[in-house]
Amino acid sequence: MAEKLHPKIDNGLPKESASFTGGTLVCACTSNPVKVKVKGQIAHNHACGCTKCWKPEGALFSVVAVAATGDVTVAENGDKLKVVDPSALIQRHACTGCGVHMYGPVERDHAFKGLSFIHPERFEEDGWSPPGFAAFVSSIIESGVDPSRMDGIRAQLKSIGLEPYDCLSPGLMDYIATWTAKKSGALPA
Ligand SMILES: N[C@@H](CCC(=O)N[C@@H](CSCO)C(=O)NCC(=O)O)C(=O)O
Ligand SMILES: [Zn+2]
Ligand SMILES: [Zn+2]
Repeated sequence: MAEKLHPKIDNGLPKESASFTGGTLVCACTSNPVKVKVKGQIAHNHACGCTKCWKPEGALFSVVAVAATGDVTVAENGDKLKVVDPSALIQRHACTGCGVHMYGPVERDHAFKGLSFIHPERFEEDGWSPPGFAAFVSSIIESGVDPSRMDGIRAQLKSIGLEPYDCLSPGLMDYIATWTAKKSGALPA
């Protein structure tokens, strides 16, 4: 039986549109929803199996991407937002009404500093760049998935074109390692 990976990927990946120039993320509250505006196309969209990213009800994975923090602005009902874990690298701002994570800036000295993690499925608009890989796949076990299901889940991810990784993609891991090596002096800055 097919696993419920995420509603936006279970029936085929969403289509990117060249005319998508950003949009408005809306939380799930039926009254006074939080609205966050994002300027421009998103980057590095991926399915994430980690326990920290917000997932819709019944989904094994989140769908999460980044935008430049300077392109992200809270437009409405920002008073409902609260940081989930102030000690985390990603400062996930969740709606206290419905639990949806609206944006998560990285402010610490890190390769991702200046980027904000967002969940594009919350866009009112279509046309955002679809997920390109699956990250932290083994982490779904930490949420209670029986390890015996992992072969099937990895095969299902591959069949929809999302290569499964147990950390981030090789490109992003190389990017982080390069940043770290330049910081330590192991590579020239
Ligand atoms: N096994 C852990 C992994 C958590 C984790 O490291 N998550 C990643 C990916 S989040 C989006 O790609 C991460 O970078 N986290 C930083 C943070 O959460 O601040 C688990 O499942 O909890
Ligand atoms: Zn809400
Ligand atoms: Zn995650």
